[in-house]
Amino acid sequence: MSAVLQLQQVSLQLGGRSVLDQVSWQLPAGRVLGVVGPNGAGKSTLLRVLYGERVADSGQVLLHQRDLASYSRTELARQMAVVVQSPSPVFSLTTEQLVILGLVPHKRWFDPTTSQDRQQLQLALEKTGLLELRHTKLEALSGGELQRAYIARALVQNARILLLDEPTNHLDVHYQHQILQLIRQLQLTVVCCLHDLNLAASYCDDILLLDQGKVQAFGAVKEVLTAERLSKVFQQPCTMLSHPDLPQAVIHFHASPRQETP
Ligand SMILES: Nc1ncnc2c1ncn2[C@@H]1O[C@H](COP(=O)(O)OP(=O)(O)OP(=O)(O)O)[C@@H](O)[C@H]1O
Repeated sequence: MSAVLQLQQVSLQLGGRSVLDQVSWQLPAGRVLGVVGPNGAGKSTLLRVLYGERVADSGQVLLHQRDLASYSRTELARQMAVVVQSPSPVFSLTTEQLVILGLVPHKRWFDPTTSQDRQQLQLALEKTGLLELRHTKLEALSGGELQRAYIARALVQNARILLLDEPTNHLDVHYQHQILQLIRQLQLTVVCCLHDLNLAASYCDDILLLDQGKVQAFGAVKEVLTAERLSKVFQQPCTMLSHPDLPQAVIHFHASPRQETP
């Protein structure tokens, strides 16, 4: 199957340091890719390169086999929706006003809001549990509610590719699962940075493990997330625990064994 997104030997330096180093991978349509790795591994930078906010020093980013740089802003916004890490409130907008901005790439100036637009808005608010907060100003939302409002905007944008930087940041356990379940059900091509490896293992098809800008592993969840590899990359002892009710092992990091004092 041909790739929707493809990176070929992408490298990027920032502040004189290599932040992405010869990164290559490709993702077919409908796959959910989890990008994981320690702090500073280059996860957010990789996402920025994918939505064109940063341009790689070398290598190529292809969207539907075409150079990403050849897409206009509007073309890109029709193809991909982005939710950045810890989005900030746009002051004086209500939840509903933010979410409806997701329609912008599909409309011309002065196009009226149609009943179909309203339906899409209603559905996105429903799915993200924001119906009751639709008229609330963004600055009055909690961190998790604001995160969900940006996810709702991405849903309204109706793009076939979804890029998410830590979408479960600020969310309570219930909404962490709700949002990731929803993202899976949409059957989109998704690239999602996640710190929680158990969430990544539960909801992603493939995993890209980055460390210091380099690809440590890329592939199916079970192949990438092994105790040995995770212990090494995160420099913390890791054990895979089997659970009677779960198809996959639970990833458990623990304290290093204490040194006995003589
Ligand atoms: N504008 C910049 N100038 C210089 N260095 C930068 C810049 N932006 C990011 N970096 C560096 O690039 C590296 C990768 O940053 P990035 O935010 O992509 O990491 P991350 O994997 O998303 O980290 P985290 O898990 O902490 O969010 C870090 O060492 C960071 O300090």
